[in-house]
Amino acid sequence: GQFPLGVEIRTDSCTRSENDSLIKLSRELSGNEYAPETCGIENAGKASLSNPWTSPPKCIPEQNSTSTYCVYTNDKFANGRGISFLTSPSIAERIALLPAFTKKNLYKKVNQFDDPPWEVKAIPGRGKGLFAIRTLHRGEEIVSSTPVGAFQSDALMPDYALDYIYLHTAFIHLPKATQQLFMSTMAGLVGDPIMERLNTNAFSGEFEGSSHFLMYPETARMNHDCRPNAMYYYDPKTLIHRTIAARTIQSGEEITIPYDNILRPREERQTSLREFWGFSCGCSLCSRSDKEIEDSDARIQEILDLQVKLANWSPWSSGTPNMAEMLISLYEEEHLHAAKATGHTFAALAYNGVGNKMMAEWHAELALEAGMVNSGPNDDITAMKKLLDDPEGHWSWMARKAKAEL
Ligand SMILES: C[S@@+](CC[C@H](N)C(=O)[O-])C[C@H]1O[C@@H](n2cnc3c(N)ncnc32)[C@H](O)[C@@H]1O
Repeated sequence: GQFPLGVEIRTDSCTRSENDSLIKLSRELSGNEYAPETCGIENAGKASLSNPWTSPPKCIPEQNSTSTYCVYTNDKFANGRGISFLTSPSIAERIALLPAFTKKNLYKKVNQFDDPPWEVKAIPGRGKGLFAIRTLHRGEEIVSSTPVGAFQSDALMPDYALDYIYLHTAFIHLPKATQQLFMSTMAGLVGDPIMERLNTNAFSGEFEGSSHFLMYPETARMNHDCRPNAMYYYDPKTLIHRTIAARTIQSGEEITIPYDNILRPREERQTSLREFWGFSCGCSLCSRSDKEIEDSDARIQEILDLQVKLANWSPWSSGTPNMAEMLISLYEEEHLHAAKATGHTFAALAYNGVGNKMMAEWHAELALEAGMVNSGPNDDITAMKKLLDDPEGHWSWMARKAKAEL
């Protein structure tokens, strides 16, 4: 999984299957469309509010597993882009009630790729990537799209050969143009072609607390960088995934996102990317000199220590506004643009904690602005709004000063 800054947004790695013979078998089987059993709703082709599926759900016959997983497709979703799920019936029922399926006109401004501010180009050793074709300003939207597929991770575990048939059913039910888009994404040469594309490209998300792999083909074209210039967030109600410029991106520059927790020393980042993503990271930071890496690793350690101290509000808490200011400087030195909101949130709380209302409000405003740019509406933003509404009524007010005076 992926936690770029130890916070919740993440892309995913999916465990690569070790069992080559099963992958081969599945691949052979997947040449033909199997006719999996139809279950549940019978009115195929007639999507409605309570039943948005345009194909009859097809369910994996239960064998040793106690769970049922089925394929659900709406091939008209998001103005004809289509979407397929491989998930359990109870989750599909909840998904059908999401605004994504019950509200009209949500997708007028998403999946617009006629005139994007980027182009796809090949990069030696990294396949392809997205490159800005004009200056992109901080906060500007780069890609906003709906997933073409969402696959419950547990559904892909118990029996690879059988599960892959359903994965292929989910794929085949998508409109032809969407199938082509799916297949245009990068994949390893061995293994099941659909599963491999999920392994290489899927983002992780949750429905009803269950992990799913979500396929956003255009966004998946972006390569990883340990100091990315773009960030993304995902709205679980509309399923829209947005990638936003985290700083000014010059024309000609590659647009990059984080796949993994980037607040770790190089060795750890590289091991994780190798083990979970299967590639050796050749990003801007990882390719620096040993001395530069050593300095960067030391700053990262300092950042981690400060974050722990500032997040501690126990009676033994030692966080101070100075530490928060230092943290913000270190984020800047490390080019961690996406951490701006986190830094100002820590600072707002730290200042409020010692009763410095003016500085608390100033940082809360900055945290709000940066938070909206990088991650859209979220819990941190709600917390900062609360602090701004009534600093003295906020839980953090004088919380550290009171202790210091005890
Ligand atoms: C989601 S895809 C990114 C787009 C891909 N390059 C393409 O051509 O479509 C992920 C794959 O891109 C390559 N990749 C992404 N970031 C990389 C990096 N920092 N260093 C080396 N390879 C990278 C790896 O092969 C990885 O498995």
